[in-house]
Amino acid sequence: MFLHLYTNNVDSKEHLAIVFGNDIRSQSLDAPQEGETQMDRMVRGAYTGRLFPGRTTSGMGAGVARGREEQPQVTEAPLVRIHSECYTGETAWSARCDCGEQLDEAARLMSLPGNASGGIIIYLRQEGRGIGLGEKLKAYNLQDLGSDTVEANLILRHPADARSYGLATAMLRDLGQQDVRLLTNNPEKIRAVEGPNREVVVKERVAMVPLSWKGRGGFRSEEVEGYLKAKIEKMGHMLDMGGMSK
Ligand SMILES: Nc1nc2c(ncn2[C@@H]2O[C@H](COP(=O)(O)OP(=O)(O)OP(=O)(O)O)[C@@H](O)[C@H]2O)c(=O)[nH]1
Repeated sequence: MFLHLYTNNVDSKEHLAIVFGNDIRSQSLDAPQEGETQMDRMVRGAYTGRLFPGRTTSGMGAGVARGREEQPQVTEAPLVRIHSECYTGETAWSARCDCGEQLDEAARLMSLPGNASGGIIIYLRQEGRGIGLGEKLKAYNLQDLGSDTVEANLILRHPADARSYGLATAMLRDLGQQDVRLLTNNPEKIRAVEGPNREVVVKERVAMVPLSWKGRGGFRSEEVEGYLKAKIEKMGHMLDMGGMSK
């Protein structure tokens, strides 16, 4: 498993890839940099296998456990989750959305022993569906005043969803992936990440069903149900409303 932080020339933010398994590598991370030592490479994350006290080389050599060569050949596309930043959901476990739960569940599925193809969480810094935290908090107040999540964005003169996924497409290509199994219910996310020339191909969509709908923990709240209802009814999310409280 490794983490790789991407900078870019589209926005001033750092976007993160969390990579599960030993077979997925990043071209930009692994590329040699002029004048760097083996220690430099290990410190900046350009190594294979695991670090341990006394390791002297970033590549696979004697004494470096679990190399690529020892892994079974993987033929299935990796699981991918494209996650958008949600400060309230991930840090405060706000009852208004299921973002924290989705991030945890994606990581859990990717690290299951039966998942030989590994996984990638692309963590995009697109807080509040791209409108930013301050505007999302205003949207919350509008929701308390009776609007749903889409209406609240529109009242604030934002699009219903202001996100883009070009950076996710580029990150997946850097990670050597064309075919992916995408964890999402959002049809727009699938279209957008594939890119105009299908640089990435969603071979399979894997549904993200709220854990509480499956009787596997999670939480229920009036707000989160309203949030999911607006996604289904207004944004075409592929979720069966039958799972909601009656
Ligand atoms: N504007 C706005 N953004 C919200 C609200 N609640 C959560 N978000 C943001 O919605 C984003 C989470 O969306 P995702 O988890 O990617 O979900 P999705 O694209 O809708 O669909 P899935 O992939 O099916 O989960 C994060 O950026 C959250 O900050 C809200 O009430 N208003």
